[in-house]
Amino acid sequence: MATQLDQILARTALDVAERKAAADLPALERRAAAHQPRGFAASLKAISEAKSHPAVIAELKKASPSRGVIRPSFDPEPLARALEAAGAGALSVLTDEPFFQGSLRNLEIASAATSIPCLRKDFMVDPFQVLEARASNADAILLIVAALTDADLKLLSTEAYAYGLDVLCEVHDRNELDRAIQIGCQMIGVNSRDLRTFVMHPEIQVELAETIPSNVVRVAESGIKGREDIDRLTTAGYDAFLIGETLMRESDPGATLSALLAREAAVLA
Ligand SMILES: O=P(O)(O)OC[C@@H](O)[C@@H](O)c1c[nH]c2ccccc12
Repeated sequence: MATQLDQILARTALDVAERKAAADLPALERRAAAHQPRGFAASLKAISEAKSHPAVIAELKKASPSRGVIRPSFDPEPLARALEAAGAGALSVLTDEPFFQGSLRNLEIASAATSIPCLRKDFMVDPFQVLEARASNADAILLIVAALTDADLKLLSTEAYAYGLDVLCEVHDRNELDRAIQIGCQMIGVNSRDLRTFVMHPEIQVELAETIPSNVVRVAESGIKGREDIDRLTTAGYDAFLIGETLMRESDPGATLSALLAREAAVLA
């Protein structure tokens, strides 16, 4: 039976083929050349090593297939500014349209409005999407190990590095983690949500943490609700924390992020 992830990938392949066929490649290349990538992995590593507050990747996500519409009124520019001002180390911007109501335009706007590095959060299956990512001001892309063969992981990461973009490889089990390590990913994200079923498995993050090499930027993804989660995952060995829904559901995501980052939050919690 086709999993949730299979259905998303099938739709993505069709949409990418359509955009690719209609694309003005020289114009995209010019836009890509106009964006100077800001080191995504290096920024997170520096924040994590400074130890003054956690390195948070704040995610701009209007909706998701598992949660429905999360933030009905969604304006990427003020959102991105507020999250940067609150201390986000980086942004993750959903660009998938059919399932997450995101867009490349949102990425372009969020990145232009801030000076922190931005991740294109999407289902990357074709090198064309890497060009699109940089042309829309991305500094990094996501590669989902469950969605790709080793050959495609290699191809897409090589393409990303050629465009000066960093790569976050997402895994959900030990086998995927082994593949990500084998391929030499510079950042590995352990997603506690299984994208095949959308079921959460929070224990997987702690289970896999110690096997991630320490030269890799270790990112915990999904289901992070409060400072207790960040502190627990820091103890487990994570360098950075990707947080979407907890911020996007709040009327003032900046204030929520500030509170999460303040040391007092942990003491009061
Ligand atoms: O909203 P949350 O539970 O904080 O999760 C954020 C992020 O991890 C999640 O949106 C995500 C993780 N991997 C993905 C792959 C595609 C789309 C979305 C995702």
